[in-house]
This record gives sequence, structure tokens and C-alpha cells, in this order.
Amino acid sequence: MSDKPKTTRSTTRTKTQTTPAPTTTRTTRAKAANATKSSTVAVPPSLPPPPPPKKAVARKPLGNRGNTEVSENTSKPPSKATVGRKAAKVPIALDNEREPIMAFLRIRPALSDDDSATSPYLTQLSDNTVRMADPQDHHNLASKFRSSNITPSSTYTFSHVFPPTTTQSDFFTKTTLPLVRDALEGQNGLLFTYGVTNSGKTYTVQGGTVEGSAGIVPRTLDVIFNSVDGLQGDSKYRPVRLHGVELADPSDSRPPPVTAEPGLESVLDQMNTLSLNDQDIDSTSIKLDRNYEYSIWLSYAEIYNEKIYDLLDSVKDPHGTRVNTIPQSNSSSSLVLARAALAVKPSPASDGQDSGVSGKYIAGLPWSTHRRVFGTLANRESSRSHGMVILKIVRCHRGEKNDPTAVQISRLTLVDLAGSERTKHTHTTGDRLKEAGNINKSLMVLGQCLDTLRSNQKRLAVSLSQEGKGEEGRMDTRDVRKGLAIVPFRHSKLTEVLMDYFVGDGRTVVIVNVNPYDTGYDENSHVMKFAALAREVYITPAPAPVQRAPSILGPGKLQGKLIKQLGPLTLKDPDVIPKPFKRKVTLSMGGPGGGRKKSETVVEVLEVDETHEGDSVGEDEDDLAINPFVDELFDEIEYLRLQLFEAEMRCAIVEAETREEVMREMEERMGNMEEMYRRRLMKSIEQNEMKTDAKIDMLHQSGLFGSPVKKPSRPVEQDLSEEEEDEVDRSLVSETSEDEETEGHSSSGEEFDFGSVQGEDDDDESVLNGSPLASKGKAPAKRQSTAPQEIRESRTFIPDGPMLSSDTEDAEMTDEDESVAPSVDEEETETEEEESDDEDEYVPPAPEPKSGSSKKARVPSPPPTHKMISGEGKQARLLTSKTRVSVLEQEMNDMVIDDAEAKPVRTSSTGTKKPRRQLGKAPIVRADDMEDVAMAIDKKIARSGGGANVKRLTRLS
Ligand SMILES: Nc1ncnc2c1ncn2[C@@H]1O[C@H](COP(=O)(O)OP(=O)(O)OP(=O)(O)O)[C@@H](O)[C@H]1O
Repeated sequence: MSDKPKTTRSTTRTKTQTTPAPTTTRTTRAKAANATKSSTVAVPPSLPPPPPPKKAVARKPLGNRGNTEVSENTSKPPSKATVGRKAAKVPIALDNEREPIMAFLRIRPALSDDDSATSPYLTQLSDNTVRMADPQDHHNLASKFRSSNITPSSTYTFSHVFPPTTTQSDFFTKTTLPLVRDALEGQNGLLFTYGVTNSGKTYTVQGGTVEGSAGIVPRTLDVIFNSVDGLQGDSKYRPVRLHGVELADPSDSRPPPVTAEPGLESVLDQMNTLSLNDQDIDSTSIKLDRNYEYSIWLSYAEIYNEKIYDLLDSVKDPHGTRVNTIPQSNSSSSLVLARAALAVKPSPASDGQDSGVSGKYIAGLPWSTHRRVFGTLANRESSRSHGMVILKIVRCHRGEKNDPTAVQISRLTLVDLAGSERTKHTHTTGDRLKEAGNINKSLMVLGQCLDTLRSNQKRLAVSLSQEGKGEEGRMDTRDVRKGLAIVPFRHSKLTEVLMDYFVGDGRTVVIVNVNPYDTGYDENSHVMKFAALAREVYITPAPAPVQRAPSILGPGKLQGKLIKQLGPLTLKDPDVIPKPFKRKVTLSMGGPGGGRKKSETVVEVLEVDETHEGDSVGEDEDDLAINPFVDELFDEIEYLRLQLFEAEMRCAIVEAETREEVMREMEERMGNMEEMYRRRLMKSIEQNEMKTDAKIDMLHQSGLFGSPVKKPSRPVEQDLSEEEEDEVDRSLVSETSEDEETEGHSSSGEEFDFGSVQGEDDDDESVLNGSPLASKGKAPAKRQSTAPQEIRESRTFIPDGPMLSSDTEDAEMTDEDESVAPSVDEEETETEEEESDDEDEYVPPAPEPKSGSSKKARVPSPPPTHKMISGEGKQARLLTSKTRVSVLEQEMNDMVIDDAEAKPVRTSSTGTKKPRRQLGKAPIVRADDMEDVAMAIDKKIARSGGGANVKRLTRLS
């Protein structure tokens, strides 16, 4: 018993330190023949709250522990008892029927202030559902156009969801303890963690560095050794391959030859003397059938770059010599370690078992204790490799101890998968890219396997459901089985090694780890979908296999084969040795939590390809069964899938970029249009203001506001007598009528410089100088010399002269109003403006009517008012004044204030400058306003006796 290995678990457990548990136990008590059946073992509903943290206590050697119920252990509080208590609600089916793969979700807590400041994208809805929504969705434009298979918000269902507050102990009890119990009863079990980097996989499997954070692996070992304590067998047999057993080598049970490797001495010494806190020791014990004795075997392997390595291997240099000295961090000497990859071989039929399930095993993976821990020294990088702890429990009935056919072996495999992020996000090159590619490949193949299994099961289920529904349309289930798709287990080392679990060789549990603060929303969506897929795959756990006819090999034979297997490590013949893969590894010891100073050493590791020499019976025939063509096809499918994925991602990115570009362009155009309309509006406002100012000026000048402005250009008019004024009034009315006809031509053929002429050639161009108002102001001066003649001649025209009625005014204004509406296309608007200009051309009053009866004949009949105007007397003059006001209003409304930006382009054929009327710039004059103005003017006229002021107004207009 003094040979019993000491505990090697460490409170300073980190990713880089994984120590082997002692694996061989001896039976210390050969009694309890009538022990109760182990199936009565139940899991506690929940563990009691952990005891107050004690000062670290020395871990008790396993050999000294009694295999007793915890309640019997006086050193432990009864509440820690695990046997005989009511079963916890662990969602693992207890029958051997078909059952889905269990998928548990564990949500990582916020670890930093940054995490706490971010809103998590995962919300727990119930005990088994969560909703995942991308919080960046509202801000991130690109995320709106992410590839179509990523949904912005989804609800996912799991067997159970563990919130961030879940303790390691609670998590272990609800997810792994049932598997441990199964394993002790002879049932295989698989548990693997799946998630992106930094989501807590390693924390879940191995544990953290703080007290009470021991993970699944150490707790599993605790429970197993607690349970078998007192029932240890003499390790007569040891497991080989997948299901086989052979006679054990006596050295398997010996303690490690520490002195032989002084470099490791300190490491192992450190491990052995480390003490653990109570919270890190799981005191759960499962009540076992005491008719059996047990021996526990452990191996630890990693799958790195699609190659499998033994992490419990002795440390060797490239020449195969054991390395005795590990250089310390401050040492200048460098160390090169070598390790050989292990082959995966099919389990031979000679290892036949009851379940009939075939699988593969890692050839050369040692199943013994006291090995040097490569895993500890070679620093398994959990992000980049899949770590597998494989526990084998060899159970032998006490009454049949010497009957090798009565040996029962069960396996419990705990896998910490590498981070599942995609290559495109890792931005890696060279070796890192290769690593990422292999990780992606193995995880992708794992997904493919589950997918194929699911669809095969569905097809089978459909075929079975149709059985008994008559012959027609029903397919023989055997035919359906033949037509099922091949599950591509062989396409990655990971699935090759785990395949037997998926075809019914035990229960499977998937733990999905999610960091809800991580930015990899898409990656986590893939993880969630993987879990959803896993839950749709059904497995039929086989009953505990019993080796009825195991192939027993002598230890010598096995050793010989192992030596053969490890032979390439000597690296003596470079021609036959594949080119090794070299990488640098940092070894870490001590550090926070353990109270030891942290030391680091960098070593180079040479990784040699696996040898394909067979080491087991019957494997060659199995290998021959592999069809290389099918293999090729699978490779091709894999390659195409990868290409498809990359193409999809590229398309999604291009689409998102294009959309963004188009949106930017549209925004720019909208901005330009907005600016254009804004400028137009401002211009229109300015013009209207100027026009209003001009009107006010005119009213001031006319004296209507009590401050007449004297116009030097009209001195003669002011001197006219009353009679003359009347004459002028009448003549002006006549002029107005005549203006409609004469198209702005004076009797002398002279053209006025305000208003353009209808039908005028658009090509005429001249620059307008000054405001149209100025032109209007000048007009009377020109007329001045001809006024008496005009008055005389106009008398004959007044009755027939057309007048602008208010209706006409309204109509014109309406037309112009319509033309004000801006058009989207500037050019179109321009054209319309020009056309409208021609249509609504302002017709200035002609100073002298054109002679000729033909002109008169075209004049429409005048309204009755005109006839009255042609009469004599005061009332008639007043009416005439009103009419003049109407004309004035009309002219004011038609008036255009020219500004610097106007287009004064027209000239008459005679070259006279003409202001070009601005389309749509005519002001909207409200009828009420005009009436008011008219009334004011009337009053003024009445007060002043009409005459001069009316004349002045008219001239002004
Ligand atoms: N439940 C938890 N409670 C407290 N800390 C946690 C928890 N889960 C994870 N952590 C911490 O989060 C960090 C990342 O966890 P971990 O290394 O286990 O992630 P991982 O998924 O294994 O990453 P990788 O794939 O790179 O190995 C670690 O510091 C770990 O201690």
C-alpha cells in the first residue's frame, strides 16, 4: 500500500497543467458480497451549499479513503452524502431506449468591466431556452446584410441552460455525474464541450485557478475514486484497444521512477505536496455493487493538426533519450522534445463484445499509471487542439476473478474541443492557418456526421412508421438501411476516435459554452445551431459490454508492440522518418492561486507523423475494407463545402458593401437635391421681398401712404390742368386697351424696353440693365412728348379697347401659380419656364395705337364699363380711375423684379433691351388685399379729385 500514488491534482490547475490521476487501484476489502445493486445509486437533488472555505488541507491519499457513503464519513457533514438520496432532476434518460444526445448550455459570466459594460446578446428565457439577439444589429449596417443563414434573433432550446452564476460543483452534478455513474456500472459515456475561444470550455473541463473552481475532469476522478475506494482490484488485466483486455504488466502499478528524471522531480514533487481546498474536492460517492472489484485506467491525448499525441508520454529528445532536465525560464539552453503521433486503428473483431458496436482506438496510447506527463510539460494549447481524457473502468466479478471472459470494461471520454471560430476571423497564415483549417475541418466533419446521422435516422423512422400500412408504397427497412448515407466519421481524427459513441456505444452529452459578451455573434450562432443539430440525433446506449472472449496478450508481447510503436522516436534513420512538424511551446509552472512563483520554459517540440505499422490483431483486414474511391469523394465534398462557405461569405460581404455604397450615393444625391430646392426657395423669397418692397415704394411714390415721392421724370404731368388730366386719364385707358393689341409697339415703331413681345424670337439675347421698375419709370418720359396726340387719338379707341377684367387676371395668375411648382429635373423646368414665358408674355401699354381697321376688327367687344368711361362727368372719371387701379394691379402683379441672377436675355428685333419675365415668379395677390388697395386709392382719388394722382399712378405702372 505504500506504493499507492499520491494525489497529483493541483489547485494551481491551469490550461497548461493537466496531471494524470492515479489510475490503478487495488482492492483493499474483499467483502460486501451482498452489497446492494449499484443501480439504486441516485444523484442528489442539489448539493448543499459549500462549506465555509477552510485553509487548504492536505489531500488524502486515495488508498486511505474508505468506500463508504459520505454520510458514514464522520469527517464530512451528512449533507454531503450522495447515496440513497432522492434523485436529482438530471435530464438524462435512465432507460436503454433511444434517446437524444443531451445538449447543455453554459453561459459564461462577465469577467471584466468591458464585459459588464456590454449588453449580452443572450437572454435566458427559461430553464432550457435562451434567446439570442445581436445587440449590434441596430447600429451595425453590415450586420443587417450578413449572410442570409445568420438570423438576427433566435430562440434555442437545450436540455438545460446553466446561467453564469452556476458553480462548478452544481454544473458537474447535473451534467457529468450521471455519466460517471453509468461508467462505474459498465456503460460508456462521452462528454464534450463545444464553443468559441474564451467561452469557458477549458474552465468547464479542467477548472479555473481560484478555489472551488475544479472542473469536470478532477471532479470525475474524485467521484470515481471515492466510489471504488475499498473495491480496488489487483489490476490483473488492463485494457487494450477499444474493448480488449490483456494481462497487466506489474510495472503498471509501480510508482513513477522520479529519481530517474531529476528534471521532473521538482515538478512532481510540487504536484504531490500541493494541497487542495475542500471546495475543490468533490466528496460525492456512488454506491457500487460490492461483488465487483475495479481498476481505473486513464489516458490523455490531444488531437493537434489532425494528429493524435499521447500527453502522458515520457519526455524524450529527438534521439529517443529520456529528458531528465527541464531548463528553467532563465536558462539559456534550449530544449527540443520529440513526440510521435499515434495511429487510429479499427477495433478488431476478436475484441468482440456484446454491444456489437465497432469503433476505433488510438493505437499505442498507453494505459498505465506513473507515466511522465507530457500534457503537463508540453503545454497543451487548448484553443488549438482537442484534448481528450479517456477513463477506462475495468470491472471484474470477485467470484470470477480468474476468468478473463468475465471482465467488463467501460469508457468515459471527456473532450475539451478546440475553439470553433472560423478561419476567416482568425486572420492567420502559415502554420496557424493550417491549425485553424484542421480545427475547422474536424468540427465541420463532426457537424456533418451528426447531420448525416440525423437524416439517416429520419429515413429509418419514416420507413418503420410505414410498416404495417399495407404492401403498397412500403419499402423494406433492410433496403432503407442499405440506402442510408455513409456517415463521414473517417474524415477527421476526432470523429474517427469518437465514432463508436455516435453509433450506440454509450450516452453522449454536449456542453455548449457561450460567452455572451463576445463579439463573435455569428460564430456563436453556429455553435447554437450545432447544439440544435446534436439534440436531434438519437442514440441507443448499449448495455454494459462484457468481454466474453477477450484476446489476452501477455505483457511482454504488448511491450514489444509498444516499443515498436514508439521506435521512430529514436529518429535514427532520417529516410524512413516523416518530416517532423516543429513548434515552440511554453511550459508554465506555478503562478497565481498556488502560492508558487510562476516559472516558464520554452521548448521546441518535434512532432513526428504516426507510424502505420499494425499492432493489433485483425486491423489490417479492417483497413482493407476502406474504399479509397469513397474516401476521395468525401474529400472532394469537404473541399467543395469549404469553397461554398468561403464563396457565400465573400458574396455576403460584397453585397453588404454594395448596399452601403448605393446608400451613400443616394444620400449624396438627396442632399444635392435638397440644396438645390433650398436655393430656389431662397431666391424666390428674395424676389418676392424685392417685389413687395417695390410695390411699397410705388405706393409711397403715389402718395397713398401720405408720403408721396416726387418723381423728377414727371414734372410736366404735375403742371397739367384738370381738363388736361381728364384727357390724359381717358387716353391712358385707351392706351391700356390698345396695349393688348399693339404688342408693345409704339406708333412710331419704337419698342418699349419693358416686357417682351409675344412670339418674339427666343434666340434674341441682350442683357437687361436695371430693374423692370426702372423701365416702367422711364416709359412715361418717353410718352410725354406724344401725350396730347395719344389722348386725342385714343378717344376713338376707348369704347372698343379690350380691358383686362378681374377674371382674366385671376386666370393668368392661376396659370402662373401652376408654373411655380418646381420640377425635379432642372432642365425640364427651364424649358417649361421658357415656354410659359412666351405664353404669358407681359404686354406693355402701347403709347400709340396702330392704325388700320383690321386691327380694330379683331378687338373683342368691350364690357359695358368701357362705354361708361367714354362718357363725360365726375362719376365717369371715378369709374375710369377704378379701371386704372385694376390695370395697375394687373401690372403690379405681372411685374418682375430683376436681380443679379435673373436671366435678362431678350431683346427686340431692334436691339432694345427687354427684361425677360421670370416664369412662375409672379406674386400671388390676394383679392382682399387688392380690394383694400383699390379702395384706398379710390378714396385718395376722390379726396384729391382724381386726375393728377391717377395719372401719376398710371404712369408709374
Ligand atoms: N463559468 C466561469 N466562471 C468564471 N470564469 C470563467 C468561467 N468560464 C470561463 N471563465 C474564464 O474565462 C476565461 C476563458 O475561459 P477558457 O479558457 O475556459 O475558454 P475556452 O473556451 O477554453 O478558450 P480556448 O478555446 O481558447 O481554450 C478564463 O479566464 C476562465 O477562467
